Amino acid sequence: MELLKERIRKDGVVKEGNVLKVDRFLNHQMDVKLFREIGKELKKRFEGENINKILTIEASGIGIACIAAEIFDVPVVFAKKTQTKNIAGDVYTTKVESYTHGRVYDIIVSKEFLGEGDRVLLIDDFLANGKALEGLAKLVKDSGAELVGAGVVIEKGFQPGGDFLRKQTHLESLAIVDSMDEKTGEITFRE
Ligand SMILES: O=P(O)(O)OC[C@H]1O[C@H](OP(=O)(O)OP(=O)(O)O)[C@H](O)[C@@H]1O
Ligand SMILES: O=c1[nH]c(=O)c2nc[nH]c2[nH]1
Repeated sequence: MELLKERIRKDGVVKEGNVLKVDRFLNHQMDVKLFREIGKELKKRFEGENINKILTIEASGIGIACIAAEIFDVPVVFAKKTQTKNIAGDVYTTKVESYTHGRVYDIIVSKEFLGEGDRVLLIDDFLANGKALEGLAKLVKDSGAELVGAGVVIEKGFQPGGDFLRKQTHLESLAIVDSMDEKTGEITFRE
């Protein structure tokens, strides 16, 4: 998606530890107009798939998933990283190692919001090692819902998540970074 790549070139900052900082528009300050274009592009790429639910994971997936959900006209559910008193009853749960927090979370989704008959699209801001999407895919499987695919804003193609996920489901990444150099700031995208 050219508009997105242009924005990454303009506002993305390459940090140490294979981190691409895009918090000027994607996962801290959020450019909702850009999110709308991303949502429309995802809708096109999953046309005809009869998706009836979007699933994401807190925190950074939520903004983009909400805008996409409005365009798909379906509800959006986010997996929580911490158990809270206001989740009543049974939950689906699995472990996910967070890329930027450097710790493992027990992620949870209430059984009330995911189950048989659901055709689920996963959405997230980043795909790196694939742990977040792998965890979400497990919750979908455990619930008896059908995993239709995954839509990702930025995939770091030099990390293993993308190859792993493509073997399991229909993955659409709107910008795939093939390499990035923290010294020069240069970012190369897959064509
Ligand atoms: O493919 P992976 O290696 O799983 O990396 C991608 C995940 O990493 C980030 O979450 P993180 O928990 O780091 O931060 P957040 O709380 O801001 O979402 C991002 O939002 C994705 O969910
Ligand atoms: O802002 C971010 N930049 C990254 O490079 C990344 N990888 C996983 N999650 C990420 N979030």
